[in-house]
Amino acid sequence: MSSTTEADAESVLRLVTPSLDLKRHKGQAGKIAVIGGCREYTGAPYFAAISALKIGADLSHVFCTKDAAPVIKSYSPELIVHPVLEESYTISHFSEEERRQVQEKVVGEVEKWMEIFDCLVIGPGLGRDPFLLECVSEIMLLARKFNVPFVVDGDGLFLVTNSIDLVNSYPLAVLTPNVNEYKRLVQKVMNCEVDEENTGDQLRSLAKQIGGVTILRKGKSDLISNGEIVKSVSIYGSPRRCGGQGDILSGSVAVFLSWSQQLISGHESLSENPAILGCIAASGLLRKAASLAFTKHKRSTLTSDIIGCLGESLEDICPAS
Ligand SMILES: NC(=O)C1=CN([C@@H]2O[C@H](COP(=O)(O)OP(=O)(O)OC[C@H]3O[C@@H](n4cnc5c(N)ncnc54)[C@H](OP(=O)(O)O)[C@@H]3O)[C@@H](O)[C@H]2O)[C@@H](O)CC1
Ligand SMILES: Nc1ncnc2c1ncn2[C@@H]1O[C@H](COP(=O)(O)OP(=O)(O)OP(=O)(O)O)[C@@H](O)[C@H]1O
Ligand SMILES: [Mg+2]
Repeated sequence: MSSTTEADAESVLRLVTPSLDLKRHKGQAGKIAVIGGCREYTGAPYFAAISALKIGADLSHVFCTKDAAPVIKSYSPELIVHPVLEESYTISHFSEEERRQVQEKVVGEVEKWMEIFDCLVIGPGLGRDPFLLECVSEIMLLARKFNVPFVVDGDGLFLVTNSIDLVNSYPLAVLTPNVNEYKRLVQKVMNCEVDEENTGDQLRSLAKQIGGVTILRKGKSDLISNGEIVKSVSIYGSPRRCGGQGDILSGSVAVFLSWSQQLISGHESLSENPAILGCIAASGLLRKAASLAFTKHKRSTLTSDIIGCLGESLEDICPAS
């Protein structure tokens, strides 16, 4: 029997969104890093990183390949872009030893910054190059060492599905699979097919089997579980399914998770799980912004239109003053 309950996303948004206070300094509202962006995909990391800023984070970094960096920089001067990731084709003539050195350098470039980040988003537009994914595995291990939470999406989920130990039993990991990514996770981890009759129970079992990570299963309703509880967010979104909406979500989860962690660490009486709160808040806000963008743009609604509605949607729920 399923015990999925609908979350009150607006109340969660009000709870976790910090008030704007002149005493706060730059960085206190969140420093986010997106690990993603390669030759093929530059939109996805941009959408995730800019969404984090539009919601209210102070700094948003992108760690991407050298080819992707100038493109992503040209979309926005607001983002801090590090052209540090390498794909196999740039090192095809290298010896094993030289490849190992390149990997060390890539991971070292991210390590320099790791301690300052409140949350990483790993995967939007990352691609599936084997050398690049090896480096990203090391970056995940590093994040775990520093206790930095991370959201795994897109090609990050392709990596994790094939190496589940990377996230296993890390309570600060959030996975945000779409329908395809979820199917692959269920097949790999549970060795069965997706059960559409018992979605909540299956999601809870999956999260439990991965050691209590939080999973946000995207779809008509977004379903969220950490292996214990299952919450849904079903408020009306938009009938447009243009690519990139999942990227907005991953950047948003990172911000709300950071804010929830901050809130909970300052209030011992709050026993809520910050990853669950972050997922509920992000899902609620994205769906509200998608609905507003659709009202304005109808069939021509694009991901950038939804990003343009994030601020107005949050303002409606938590006015700045
Ligand atoms: N504007 C942008 O820059 C956007 C970029 N985006 C970025 O796109 C990436 C993929 O995300 P997505 O959502 O298209 O993945 P999904 O629905 O599982 O795949 C659909 C089908 O394609 C296939 N397939 C995918 N990649 C493959 C590969 N490298 N090589 C071979 N096959 C591949 C896949 O096949 P399968 O995995 O089932 O074998 C499935 O059948 C990810 O980095 C995302 O962030 C999006 O966020 C949108 C906006
Ligand atoms: N059938 C649906 N009906 C209503 N909303 C949906 C539906 N499917 C997805 N969504 C909304 O869109 C958001 C993004 O989900 P989607 O499945 O498009 O992710 P994705 O495939 O990873 O996107 P991206 O193109 O960024 O990779 C979800 O959080 C959800 O709120
Ligand atoms: Mg996606």
